[in-house]
Amino acid sequence: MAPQTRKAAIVGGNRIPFARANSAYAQASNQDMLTATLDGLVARFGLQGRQLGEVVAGAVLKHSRDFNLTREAVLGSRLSAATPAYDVQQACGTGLEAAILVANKIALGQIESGIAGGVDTTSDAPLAIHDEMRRVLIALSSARTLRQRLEALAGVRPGMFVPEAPRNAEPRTGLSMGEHQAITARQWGISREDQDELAVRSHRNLAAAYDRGFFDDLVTPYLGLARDENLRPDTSVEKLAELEPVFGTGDPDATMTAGNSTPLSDGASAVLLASDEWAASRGLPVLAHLVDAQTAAVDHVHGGEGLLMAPAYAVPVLLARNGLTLQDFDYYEVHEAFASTVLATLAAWEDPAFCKERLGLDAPLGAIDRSRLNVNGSSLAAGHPFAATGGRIVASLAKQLHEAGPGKRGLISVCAAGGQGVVAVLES
Ligand SMILES: CC(=O)CC(=O)SCCNC(=O)CCNC(=O)[C@H](O)C(C)(C)COP(=O)(O)OP(=O)(O)OC[C@H]1O[C@@H](n2cnc3c(N)ncnc32)[C@H](O)[C@@H]1OP(=O)(O)O
Repeated sequence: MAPQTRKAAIVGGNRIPFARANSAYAQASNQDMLTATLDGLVARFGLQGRQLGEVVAGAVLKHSRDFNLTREAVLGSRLSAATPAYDVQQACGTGLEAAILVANKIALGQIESGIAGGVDTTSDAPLAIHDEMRRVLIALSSARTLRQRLEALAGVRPGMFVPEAPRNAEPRTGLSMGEHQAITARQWGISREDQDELAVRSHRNLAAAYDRGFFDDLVTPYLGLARDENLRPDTSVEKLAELEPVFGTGDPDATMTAGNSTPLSDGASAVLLASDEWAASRGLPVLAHLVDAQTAAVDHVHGGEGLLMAPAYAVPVLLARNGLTLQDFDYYEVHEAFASTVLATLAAWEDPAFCKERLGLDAPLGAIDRSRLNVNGSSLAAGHPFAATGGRIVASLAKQLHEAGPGKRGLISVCAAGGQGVVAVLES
């Protein structure tokens, strides 16, 4: 018998303000931030002591001791300890992927409620000991005699004391996300002016959303921060124009700066999903439903495709399955990994050759109404604690759709390291 499905409701979200790396949350761990974020959601929706179907979250940068970070965060929170919890990892798509997993289980009737989230800290990044030193220590721990111990220690060299830090780089190319994106920006001819304009709009939209109280029930102050630390309401195209390029600097016309790239950030987010019945029986709101989702991957190693271009491939699959066009949305949330990531994705959808040759479409997907893009700000202004970004976007878009009224539709597009992308449709 085919499983009966239903659409998962998004009840609400919570996040802590995002901090810049090595700043307000420098002393906080992933577990601290995720636990605080869960507890904010628990308080908001009266979930103290409640057993939920599942909590699914993750972090891109994790200490080895955090083998199931999400479960530990649940145990540290005021949710019932009988709530199952586990980690997922899909780079910057983690938070959205977690929401999709929870939504799918709700859709299949396997659970009635769940929380999806994500957390990351670049301040408390895990350092690993040198690989050869690790082997020495393993040999030492299994040595039985003094001679075996001395033999193991004889292999130690000074260079082995240098720790290995996680690199913001692709394992198969050695290039950072920014260097990869600089190649894409050049391929698509994305101008510095357009990138800076998009960045300024992100700051203005985020500041305006805070000012109108949009985040009052989405963001809980934490460790002295009430708003995202990276937010600069007074930034301008003129100020951004003064910044030196930081990626692709081998090119005299390099365009990517600290102002049109996301900063390294710390933070956490969580979203409460449920069946309509579960929400109604507790008198809780339904902001929107998660209607459908899609992932895609591109070959950024040998295939000549941009590392962060996979959402461009995922969206047409999602549109076709749902009988929609790219213009059938009231709001678009395209994660601003870099301003040029957003602009290259939009350019790809407008480009007849790309849509025909790469996406196999008869006609381009076309342009979107850019006044409907990232209307409450996005990662360039808020910051981008990798795994936390998806939850920020799902909660903000659901609330935006709810405010706009019934029957509104939003598209989420999140690029991820490894040449992957996660996209989803929400409807109020
Ligand atoms: C991971 C996935 O799966 C997918 C993805 O999302 S990919 C994206 C992943 N994220 C990244 O790769 C992070 C990329 N960012 C970085 O590496 C760093 O933030 C960076 C190299 C871009 C900049 O680092 P930095 O130099 O420490 O930045 P920062 O000191 O904040 O800014 C440099 C200058 O620009 C200025 N500036 C930055 N933003 C500004 C703004 N909006 N307005 C005005 N000035 C600004 C700062 O004030 C600073 O000026 P001073 O030197 O005079 O103080």
